[in-house]
Amino acid sequence: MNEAKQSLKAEVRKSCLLQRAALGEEERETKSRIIQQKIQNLPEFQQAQVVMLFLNFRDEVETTALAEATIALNKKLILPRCASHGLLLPIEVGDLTEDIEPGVWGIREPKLNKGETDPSEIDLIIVPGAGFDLSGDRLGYGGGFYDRFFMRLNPLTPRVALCFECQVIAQVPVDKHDAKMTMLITENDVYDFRTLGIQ
Ligand SMILES: Nc1nc2c(c(=O)[nH]1)N(C=O)[C@@H](CNc1ccc(C(=O)N[C@@H](CCC(=O)O)C(=O)O)cc1)CN2
Ligand SMILES: Nc1ncnc2c1ncn2[C@@H]1O[C@H](COP(=O)(O)OP(=O)(O)OP(=O)(O)O)[C@@H](O)[C@H]1O
Repeated sequence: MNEAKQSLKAEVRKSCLLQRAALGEEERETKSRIIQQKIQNLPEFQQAQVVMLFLNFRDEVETTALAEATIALNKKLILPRCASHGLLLPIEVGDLTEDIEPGVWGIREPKLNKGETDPSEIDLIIVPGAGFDLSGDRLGYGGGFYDRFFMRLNPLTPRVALCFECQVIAQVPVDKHDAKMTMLITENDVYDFRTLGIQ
């Protein structure tokens, strides 16, 4: 990857994460509750049988209640586990205490016992990120995990990103390998990039 682009990404990432870190604990909880509810209201969520989610770490949008709701609705919950070479393993989780262990970076990750799910079975993927813009571009943490993983999904599977409104910026720096999001959900809005004619 182009070095100037990489350092620009690092700079923008740092600024987005600072904005996010500036939210107070209570504010983060309130906004996270709103965001998790907005997802549950989406027809894309209601119709999905197999949902890939992430469990929040550091000061990300909280997703534990959404994970619990997904299981309670009898949907198949898939969570990512980091493996070597930037690979993300999609693993089914039936119980949020039994089937989870702390992984790399302290992220709550699925234990390996259940084995990998075929990525083409995933009906909806909910995606974390450091920063987003309103043309559907996403900036991650720099591991390239999600960009590699998107290539294994059915191209029609909606990619729904979550972030706080303060992480939405004018323009995310992108590379050729960066995939566009289908929707972005913040505490303020549901941005659907399909209706905006971008996807
Ligand atoms: N909750 C959650 N789970 C997730 C992700 C995520 O963004 N959120 N990921 C999304 O991809 C993957 C983990 N990706 C990560 C990538 C980098 C770092 C990290 O800590 N990097 C170092 C060094 C970065 C650098 O070299 O610049 C750091 O930030 O200190 C952590 C997680 C898979 N699971
Ligand atoms: N589809 C891909 N195939 C091969 N390498 C990739 C792919 N996607 C990303 N990479 C590599 O991964 C590294 C990180 O990419 P990038 O900075 O876009 O990550 P990111 O989108 O911020 O992170 P993440 O997806 O983990 O949240 C780069 O070196 C990039 O070249």
